[in-house]
Amino acid sequence: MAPQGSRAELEFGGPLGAAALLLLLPATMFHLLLVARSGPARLLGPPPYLPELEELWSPWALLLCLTWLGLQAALYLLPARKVAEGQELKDKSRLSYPINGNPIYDFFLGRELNPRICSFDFKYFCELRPGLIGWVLINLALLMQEAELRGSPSLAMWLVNGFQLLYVGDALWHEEAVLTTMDIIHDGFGFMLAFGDLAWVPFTYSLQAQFLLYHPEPLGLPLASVICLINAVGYYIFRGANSQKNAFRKNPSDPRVADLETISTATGRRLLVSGWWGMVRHPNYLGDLIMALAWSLPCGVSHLLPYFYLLYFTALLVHREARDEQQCLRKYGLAWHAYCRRVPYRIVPYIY
Ligand SMILES: NC(=O)C1=CN([C@@H]2O[C@H](COP(=O)(O)OP(=O)(O)OC[C@H]3O[C@@H](n4cnc5c(N)ncnc54)[C@H](OP(=O)(O)O)[C@@H]3O)[C@@H](O)[C@H]2O)C=CC1
Ligand SMILES: CC(C)CCC[C@@H](C)[C@H]1CC=C2C3=C(CC[C@@]21C)[C@@]1(C)CC[C@H](O)C(C)(C)[C@@H]1CC3
Repeated sequence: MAPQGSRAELEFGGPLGAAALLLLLPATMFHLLLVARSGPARLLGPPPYLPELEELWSPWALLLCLTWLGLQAALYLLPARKVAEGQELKDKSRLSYPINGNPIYDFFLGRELNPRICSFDFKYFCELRPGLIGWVLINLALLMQEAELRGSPSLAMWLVNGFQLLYVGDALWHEEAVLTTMDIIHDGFGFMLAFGDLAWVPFTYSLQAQFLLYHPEPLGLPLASVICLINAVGYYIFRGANSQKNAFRKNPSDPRVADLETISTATGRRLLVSGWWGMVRHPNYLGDLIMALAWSLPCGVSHLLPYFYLLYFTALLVHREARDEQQCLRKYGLAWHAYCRRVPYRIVPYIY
């Protein structure tokens, strides 16, 4: 296994890719927010206007952000909580800190894997609470603003709020499962996760609700029911696949997974080859993508903007799947090849 610091294979296009993303991500976020508020809401092309510098700076907004983070940090530090044991980290034996001359890359991906002060784990804290709960609060504020503006929230706004509340509620309910994600085990805590968790998630994941406030979309009950069904199917696959793997990793003899077919690997860990994980190699991504579609559909089909999340998320998951594939190949070698032969499709059966 390559040590964390050796950087033999650089990801995200190396320092150049990281430098481009450092500029592109904040610019994209601002662009999307400006476009969502403009009449034509045109995703492609220049932003409708550029705000004055004073518009971008407000001591109250800064105070609000700091208070929000402070409140979340205080709740996180409450002594009455369950303490869960994490997965074995990539750098299980010892840490090494070579100086490698790639400051931009390191700034983007992070040098420290799990920075902590005492028991306060910055990455774990940021991954879930402030951004995800912030996303729900922004959605709720937009719903209330719509009620103020038009007398009551629209059905489309209710659906978007409900679906995304379910997603965030699910993440918080299954909080312990975050410990097995590549963000915690493999990625450092750099710009990507800090900006991703604290800014990108609350502000771009709430784009559909932002769009609906400025571009009301009439939605009839029959179509709303179909969209609910799509979200339910997505959630069923997402939750089923994640729970199956988590139960199996925790205890392979758990009666819920004991009957599933598996293959052994040289590491002693086994891989599921039936059930959800026998359908495609990333069934949880498939469910997540179906839900992403259901979150955009209430906004109609007149604009591309509400589908930004679906497009971004498809790219993110295709890239993430490729990264996970590399890591699994390194971990499991021949056994991973055997799994790929047995389950040839990555995310969408018979397509990809
Ligand atoms: N909304 C969002 O913005 C995002 C959401 N997500 C969601 O987060 C969730 C977690 O995703 P992610 O962290 O990428 O990874 P996964 O939960 O898909 O975990 C991948 C790991 O699972 C294990 N694994 C793979 N195949 C098998 C198998 N057949 N049997 C048993 N174990 C297997 C391997 O680790 P090992 O063998 O070491 O256990 C592999 O590294 C997903 O539902 C995804 O959709 C992810 C990114 C962004
Ligand atoms: C800014 C970049 C373009 C991308 C940054 C990526 C991050 C926003 C995402 C990387 C993995 C994530 C996960 C979730 C949220 C988005 C980020 C941080 C997650 C917490 C969402 C809720 C899910 O139930 C989950 C499985 C807990 C997710 C874990 C991965």
